[in-house]
Amino acid sequence: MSLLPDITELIARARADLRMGLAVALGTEDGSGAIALAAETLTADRLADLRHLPGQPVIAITVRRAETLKARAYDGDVARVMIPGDAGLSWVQAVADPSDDLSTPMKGPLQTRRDGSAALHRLAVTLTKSARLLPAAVVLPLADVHAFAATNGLTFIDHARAMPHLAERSPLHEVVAARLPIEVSQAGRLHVFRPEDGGEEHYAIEIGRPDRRKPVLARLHSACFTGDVMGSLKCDCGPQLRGALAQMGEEGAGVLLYLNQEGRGIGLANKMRAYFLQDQGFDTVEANHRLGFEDDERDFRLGSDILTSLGFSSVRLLTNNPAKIAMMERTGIAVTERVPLKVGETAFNRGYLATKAAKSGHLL
Ligand SMILES: Nc1nc2c(ncn2[C@@H]2O[C@H](COP(=O)(O)OP(=O)(O)OP(=O)(O)O)[C@@H](O)[C@H]2O)c(=O)[nH]1
Ligand SMILES: [Zn+2]
Repeated sequence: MSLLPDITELIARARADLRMGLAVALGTEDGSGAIALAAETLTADRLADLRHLPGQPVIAITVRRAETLKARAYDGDVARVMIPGDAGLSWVQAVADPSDDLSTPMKGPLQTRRDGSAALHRLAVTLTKSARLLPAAVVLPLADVHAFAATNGLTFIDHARAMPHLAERSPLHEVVAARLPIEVSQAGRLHVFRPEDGGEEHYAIEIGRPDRRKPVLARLHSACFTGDVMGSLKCDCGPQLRGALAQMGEEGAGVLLYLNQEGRGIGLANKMRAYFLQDQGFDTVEANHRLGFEDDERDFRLGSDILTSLGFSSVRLLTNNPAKIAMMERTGIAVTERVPLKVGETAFNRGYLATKAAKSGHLL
């Protein structure tokens, strides 16, 4: 029946549930099931409720976080850490959140599980990541998870249907476009794109009327609230944004994609957690790893989707990031030229720029 939510809609609902601190129910085809709660939004009451159910809850974390905690990961990209019987909410949160790693290190060694399947744990961690929360979930196996979900009004996510879906990007559709005169050009036009999965909208600003038959001067800009809006000196995003628009204004044509992938795809709250770690001496990449994220969680395929839907097939790309060029080429957008964008070096972002060059292969 068409009024029933499909897997896309159920996942969107699960993301919202996890962000609010609700449990979601997870199940596999072979009948095994579990309930999962995001470690970040877990409350003491809900942890106590979990303990009244049969079974042993674990906290599922990424292998990145496990490395920092020196916990053995037997499940590839995730690890299942056993929660001791006397552990309270602060113990669970300390496994998930690295803020206090240095001041109050975890008393180890942490015990991790190696028996059974980690499939539902992986699904739970993936869901917390896609909800832009810390990538960690408390997972409790349950025998009749369907019935439990129905009785307790929980969203049910089927593993086999969800996993391929979470790996794919959602189709984007243009919602609206309208004229937007801006400082660098009166001939600006803003397009808004919305994904089908209830996720973030992304924008494209077109300057002038670029010829679709020729390579267009283009920039894929990832949202940076701190740099773009607040004028942060810790990164180079603000000057890059304004520099790219200025160049498009001078040339009279261009397209800037503003992708809402704040903090390289980890969200603003997690980026601020990374900044807190950077103030303790870790660089950008180390901070992401300690939080449990990869160096860069963005999906640049979004950029080629938007360019294609606007009718562009080749670009002169304003970037220093070779990953953006490689992804454009792989997804059918020809990069005829890389236009360097070196602006905005400050005393505060020198280390950040050096780490980009040393660890992320950025071109100078
Ligand atoms: N996680 C994390 N994200 C950061 C940090 N500093 C800046 N960012 C984010 O990094 C992204 C920078 O994106 P872009 O402007 O596309 O830059 P880039 O990938 O370095 O590539 P080019 O600028 O094209 O060379 C933005 O989403 C920022 O919010 C940080 O210390 N940690
Ligand atoms: Zn920035």
